[in-house]
Amino acid sequence: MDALSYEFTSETGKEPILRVRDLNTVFLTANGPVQAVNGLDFDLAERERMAIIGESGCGKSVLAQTILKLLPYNARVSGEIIFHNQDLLGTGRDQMVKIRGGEIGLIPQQLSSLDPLMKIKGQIRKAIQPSGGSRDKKQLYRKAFDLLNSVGLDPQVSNRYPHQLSGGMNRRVLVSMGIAQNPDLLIADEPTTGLDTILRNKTVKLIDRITSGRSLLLITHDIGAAQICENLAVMYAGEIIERGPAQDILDNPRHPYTQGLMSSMPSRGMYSIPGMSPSLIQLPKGCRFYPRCPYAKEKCATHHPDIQGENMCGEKRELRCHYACS
Ligand SMILES: Nc1ncnc2c1ncn2[C@@H]1O[C@H](COP(=O)(O)OP(=O)(O)OP(=O)(O)O)[C@@H](O)[C@H]1O
Ligand code: NI
Repeated sequence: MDALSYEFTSETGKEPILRVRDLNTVFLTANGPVQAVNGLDFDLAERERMAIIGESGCGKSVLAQTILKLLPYNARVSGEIIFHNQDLLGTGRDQMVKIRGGEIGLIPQQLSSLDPLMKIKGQIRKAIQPSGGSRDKKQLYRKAFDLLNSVGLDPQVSNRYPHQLSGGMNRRVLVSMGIAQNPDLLIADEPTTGLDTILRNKTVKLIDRITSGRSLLLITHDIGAAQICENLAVMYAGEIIERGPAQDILDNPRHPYTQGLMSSMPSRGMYSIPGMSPSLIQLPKGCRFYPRCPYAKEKCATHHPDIQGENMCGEKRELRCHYACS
């Protein structure tokens, strides 16, 4: 099969492929409830690519795990996740196994997601056909070779174990596994982490190529990588604080946190934001960014801002800030 046959070719639908409403994920811990994801609302259209950026610990991976129902036992979720008109939070385990990988592909954040004791070909085979099944073995391996080809890896790699490959090669293996069943939606969690500049650039191009015409949630610290997406959501302490067209936000960030994040890019001077993200166990009463915000006023300390949009400050933009347009 031609590698290009993995490109997705659905019709653009009017209904969003993914609808998230008032999504909350809390972890019950000995120190108290950790509010990892708070009141998230967004739609992802068919073929839309949206990047999610934000500092470490702001809830990006927990969002991905919540959508895919991969959370540990101490997690409690409320809200609504509608994917292709199916209510994922109400979906049973067996159906979720089919959706995971089949309709929603995941490129996980951790390289340790690869099984160190299994050759790459076995792992890709499992990604193509997770429940075993009777598919012809030769056909499965041919598909695995095609997948490796499509991510720029020599099919010889299939006979190796993960420890015999470089970090960049293992990342590509994970990318190939994420698209193994040609999912409608791909969730890529930090796919460029730990790569040198050359490999990072190659991986960004690869993700761009394999997701053109597909829906993508790209979780990343890499603001450059986020530019392959049309839209961008910025998360801070479990909440979306700014969302809109990626290029507009990169050119003209409105939320003081997004402005700080942009200034911390090497190309923009690497000015880090003073202070630290709040504890997700003891969140500030008012705006969560208030203790670090250079423009904070009295109201910010006492009133938690709602997210407002879609057209804030005369632009296609959602913002969670009392004074973002001033
Ligand atoms: N099982 C768990 N129990 C308790 N807290 C958890 C659990 N899993 C995640 N958390 C907390 O949830 C918060 C969000 O974590 P998450 O992994 O989503 O961050 P992230 O934005 O993906 O960060 P990074 O960029 O470092 O990957 C963190 O404070 C984390 O400690
Ligand atoms: Ni993460």
